Amino acid sequence: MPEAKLLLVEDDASLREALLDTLMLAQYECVNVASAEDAIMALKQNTFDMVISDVQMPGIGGLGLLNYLQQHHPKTPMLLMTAFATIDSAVEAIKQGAVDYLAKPFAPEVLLNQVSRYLPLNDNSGQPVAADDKSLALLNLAKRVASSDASVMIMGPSGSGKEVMARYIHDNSPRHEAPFVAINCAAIPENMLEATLFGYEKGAFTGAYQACPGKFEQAHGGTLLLDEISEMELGLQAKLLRVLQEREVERLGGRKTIKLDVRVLATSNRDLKAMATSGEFREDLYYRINVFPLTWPALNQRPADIIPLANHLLAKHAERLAITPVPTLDEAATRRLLTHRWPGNVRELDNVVQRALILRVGDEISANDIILDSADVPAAVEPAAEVTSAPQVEALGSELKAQEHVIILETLNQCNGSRKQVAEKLGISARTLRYKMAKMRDMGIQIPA
Ligand SMILES: Nc1ncnc2c1ncn2[C@@H]1O[C@H](COP(=O)(O)OP(=O)(O)OP(=O)(O)O)[C@@H](O)[C@H]1O
Repeated sequence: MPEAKLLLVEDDASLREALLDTLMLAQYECVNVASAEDAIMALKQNTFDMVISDVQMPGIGGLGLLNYLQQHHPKTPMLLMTAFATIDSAVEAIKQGAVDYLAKPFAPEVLLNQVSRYLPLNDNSGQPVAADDKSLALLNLAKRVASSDASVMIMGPSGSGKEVMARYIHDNSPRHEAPFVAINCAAIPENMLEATLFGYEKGAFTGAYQACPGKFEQAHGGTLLLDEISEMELGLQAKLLRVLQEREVERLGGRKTIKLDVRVLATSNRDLKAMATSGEFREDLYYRINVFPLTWPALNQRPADIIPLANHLLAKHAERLAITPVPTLDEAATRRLLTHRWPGNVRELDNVVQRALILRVGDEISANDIILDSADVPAAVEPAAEVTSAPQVEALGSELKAQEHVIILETLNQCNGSRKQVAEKLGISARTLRYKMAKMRDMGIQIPA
């Protein structure tokens, strides 16, 4: 699931830092500023999926920012944070178009739950692109399974299109007019996943001034995608199994049960069967969600998809960047794409296409514009080519990320590649390490086996 980019606006420096930690730990990309005026500058330079802002700030404040957002970015949701005493102004702001408010102080669970609740879904709703016989047969099968209410387990290597497949199943199911809700079990810190899935009642934690439905309730009548389900810890797996068996959920801090009508889809890029055998994944849960397994082959196993996918991604990004006409691939570029191994699958192809659009001269993409991994990127087009006049904090964020990548690579070296030892040495869970390494791979960083 591609991560979302958030803009955090808070004038209290220590609170801002704490909020930033919570959001970044949950793998959101986050730019933070101290005033509504700085937020407007940031909004002129970047696009954001959501704005989270304090209401009371010197200058034009949160309400002025809301006004600006309504005029210039009406589709970007804004979540407000307010001191309990000034809730009236937050309620007023909701009337003006803010999606919701958080009353301070609030626990990290409350923030993450609200963010995931209002964040617009990735636009994976288009028809999956497929031309290879293997892919066409798989989509045909998926369409047939879609019409039933069976749980589907979608497997395949990272970046192969599992989420696209989940969306396709929902869109072709009788539930297609009801919500499609996705949650990435790897991206949400373990202690917050439960509240996010099952919701909570007023008073369940600090700052839970209002009850919040979980993902299950949000998906009522529709489909819930549990992305990277292998990363859910065993205790929560037991609770999930109970919800699936009893078809009802109880919010954290609540006493009443809520009836559910939700179809569950799950994805994994790990061998869940082997995990069930070794005791890392509950066997009973495995059988419950694995009613119908579907597996995307790696991209290099379905070569006839490569060029249609590249053309689709070219058109998609050209439209976003207002490039017309859509550039075409010349013969040598096509050959280069067809002969690559694509360890990062479609996501890697997506990155290559985006780079090619930056590098190309004129309406054609040549072999020189196809940069296949980070080592090939000429210095002149390293990330600096992106809009960089954003606040210094963003530079610090990427600097910290780069340092983190170096530390992980060095520790992998010291531990001769043992993931277990690396996680122990760095004081993070094996699950967090796996997630971070997957993100590094997506960025084109080569991880030693
Ligand atoms: N068949 C397809 N047609 C169109 N776009 C695709 C297709 N397959 C993948 N993509 C695009 O490639 C990217 C990666 O796909 P997706 O997120 O579905 O992969 P994934 O297997 O769920 O990855 P991960 O295991 O890392 O979560 C997305 O931007 C998606 O839109």
